[in-house]
Amino acid sequence: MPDRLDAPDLLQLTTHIVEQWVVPTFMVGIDGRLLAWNRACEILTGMPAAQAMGGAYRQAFFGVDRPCLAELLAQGRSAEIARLFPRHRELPGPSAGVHAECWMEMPLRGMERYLAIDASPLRDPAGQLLAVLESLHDTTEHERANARFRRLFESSPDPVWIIEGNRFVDCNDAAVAMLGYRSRHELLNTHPSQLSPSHQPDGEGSFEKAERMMAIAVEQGLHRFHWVHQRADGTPFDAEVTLARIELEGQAAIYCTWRDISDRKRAEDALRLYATVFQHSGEALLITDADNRIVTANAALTRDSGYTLDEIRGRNPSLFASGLTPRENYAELWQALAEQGYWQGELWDKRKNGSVFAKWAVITAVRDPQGRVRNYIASYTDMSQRREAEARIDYLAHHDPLTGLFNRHSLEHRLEQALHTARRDATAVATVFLDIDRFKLVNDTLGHLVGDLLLSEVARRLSSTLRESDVVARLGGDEFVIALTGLSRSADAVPVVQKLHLLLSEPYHLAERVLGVTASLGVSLFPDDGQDVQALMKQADVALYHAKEMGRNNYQFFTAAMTLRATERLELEHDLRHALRLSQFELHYQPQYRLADGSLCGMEALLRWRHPVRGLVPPLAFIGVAEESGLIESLGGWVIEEACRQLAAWRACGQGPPCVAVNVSVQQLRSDKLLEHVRAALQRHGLEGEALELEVTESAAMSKPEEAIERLRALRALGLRLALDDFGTGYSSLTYLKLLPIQTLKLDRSFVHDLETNDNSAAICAATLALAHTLGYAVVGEGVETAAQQEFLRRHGCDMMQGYLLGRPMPAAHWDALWSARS
Ligand SMILES: Nc1nc2c(ncn2[C@@H]2O[C@H](COP(=O)(O)O[C@H]3[C@@H](O)[C@H](n4cnc5c(=O)[nH]c(N)nc54)O[C@@H]3COP(=O)(O)O)[C@@H](O)[C@H]2O)c(=O)[nH]1
Repeated sequence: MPDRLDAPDLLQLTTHIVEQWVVPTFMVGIDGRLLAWNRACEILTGMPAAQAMGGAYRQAFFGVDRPCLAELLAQGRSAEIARLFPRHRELPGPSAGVHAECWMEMPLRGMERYLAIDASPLRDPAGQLLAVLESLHDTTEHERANARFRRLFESSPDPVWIIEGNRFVDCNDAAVAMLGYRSRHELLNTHPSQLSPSHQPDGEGSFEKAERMMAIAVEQGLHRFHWVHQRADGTPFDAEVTLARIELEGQAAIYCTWRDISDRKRAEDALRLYATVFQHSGEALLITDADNRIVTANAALTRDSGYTLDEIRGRNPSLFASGLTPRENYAELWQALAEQGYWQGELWDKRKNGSVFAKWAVITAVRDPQGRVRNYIASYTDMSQRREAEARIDYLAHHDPLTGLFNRHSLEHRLEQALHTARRDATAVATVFLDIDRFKLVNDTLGHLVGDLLLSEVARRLSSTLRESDVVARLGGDEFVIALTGLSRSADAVPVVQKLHLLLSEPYHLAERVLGVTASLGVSLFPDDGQDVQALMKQADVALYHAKEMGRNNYQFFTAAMTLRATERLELEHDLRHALRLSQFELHYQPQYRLADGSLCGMEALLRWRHPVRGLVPPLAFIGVAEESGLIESLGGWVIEEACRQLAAWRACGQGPPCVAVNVSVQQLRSDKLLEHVRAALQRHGLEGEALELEVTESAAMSKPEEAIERLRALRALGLRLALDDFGTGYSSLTYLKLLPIQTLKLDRSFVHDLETNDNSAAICAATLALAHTLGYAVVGEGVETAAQQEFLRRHGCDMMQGYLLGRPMPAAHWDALWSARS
């Protein structure tokens, strides 16, 4: 064999090789003539070599005279290669061959074949093109399999993806639609985590988790798991993902499918919720099957019945039956379930421990779409609890919750009935209004707990003393009302009222202390004082008011005169409203002296009303009304202003006491305006704080003591002197007493008045003086009328005194005249 073949030899040798070659191959010269057609070509196309060599070879493939790939390549007809063989590519390497794939008709064989065609140029040693060899590979089956796969891939209703190198390299239209993108090109070459929220519900990052899931799929061949994806608009959805390891054209890949399980998840969540509601429902719930065998029951049912679920599952609910439910009820129940699918009614059941109880049952039949009963659902409410609750509500609607006595509604109803009976039987009824004296003070000083205990004890005493037929009610606070019924005559009420009054004055042993409390009572009588409930209640209230006006701790029967007094009170309030504007008030001054040297240490300013008709009215006749009507604030303001003005006037003449004391009522003390009134008055009249003393009663200071302490401290900060008035009449708590910023205690005149005749009063005076001095307070003895009283106080170290013995309250002019005469 020569080293280098020339062109003819090369062609000849190649022709020979082609003819021997087992792969269908033919060779075309540069002029388009067929140079070789081997046996394998004959078999593939059905065209004998002789026919092909005769020039018909082109029709072996398409039945029409269409150039083959080798011919086009041999003649350099590239444009036609691209048109006739859309799926073609140039082969790598120096040969500049072409690979193409296409369906060919094979008319002589009567069948289509998919061929992979390789066209390779044959060149002489100088590189001159001699011919082109075309070899044919029948890949029909492979191509058909590919096409089937593609069809399946494309037509899958679930999203399908191909993953290579952990990135999506292909997907179907369902995937594009599910994610809400416009085309698959937007999705290709993305990592699965890019189509997901940053983290999965278990907290793992989507990227890390996706990598881990794909690694498992590659290792195990198949992996299925839940995944949260994200649509193009950012909304997440739950998917079940399946990854299957595959090989694609020799490459490792992952076949990935998704199924949107949002609906399933929602259904599962809803089922979980229903199960929780079922389990935790406060109502007992039971589900049976079509044969009425228990399928399940909730916790309330097992708790109420005493059975465990295992003990009742599969059994008939008749195991709960007590035998007390009438048979007809069950018959009615099953008939209603069959006809209406629903029944409700009362059943008498038995718990596991044998106790019988009534329950309200609501039973519903659940049917399948064909109308067959699948289950019965029963819910039960324990009627005994409901009855108890109803009874409790009814009780609360008619009774006072603290004392258990009747409330206003029940009182009116029962009093109405009592009047009806009294009219019929010609008997009498007494309506008694009852208030505990100074109850507010008890509440404020000893606390609400003691207050409540006191009210309960009063209720107990009343209920245990009165007859069953009498009515005892509490209207609120310390207001009690009693209806004494079935009295033969009105006078029969008197001993009962007396008894009640005495009974309520007995000492109270409450919270480890003994309390001395009294009560005031007002009584109206049927038929004498009124004919109906409203009139009788109003008259009893008027009588009670009168009892309080009489100094409390007494009882009063209603009289027509009381109505007159009530009218007078209204007139008084009316006049009082105009008195300030008409300058009808004036101050009288009573001197206070030091016991040690008899020097004048102060004067108390006491209010008087110069009424055009009634003359000089003392303060106790109108202060109460002024307080009740709210006029006290402006009236008290005037007193402070006038007292300051008078002291400044006295000082201007080089006369008068070092300071003036004025009384301040509890309403003034609670008002925000007091501090400003005082500051302005002092400033206006050029007085220092020490020039004014404010007297606050013990009861005013001890009602809301914390608040009083705060306000008194603010007043004290102005330099004012502060005195605790009427000391000994209230319920001062030593704890609070120590905290009050006062300088002086005024020993109440009731003790001073009695100290010569009553050992107790003398002892109280002595003890008060000792206590006050221990706490660092000065003491003013009030109401000193006799030399003996003065002497007693002096002996016990009392600091100051005030009383008729040394001077009555007199107008300023009186003192002016006196001092002028002396000087
Ligand atoms: N909020 C205000 N209350 C005031 C004001 N002015 C008076 N009052 C209150 O009225 C109470 C009665 O006052 P009054 O009728 O003026 O009686 C005072 C004295 O006249 C009386 N007194 C003084 N010495 C004696 C005596 O020897 N015997 C006796 N039987 N009575 C005497 O005491 C009253 C003064 O007491 P006190 O105030 O406790 O020092 C009076 O108690 C005030 O509460 C007012 O402007 N505002």
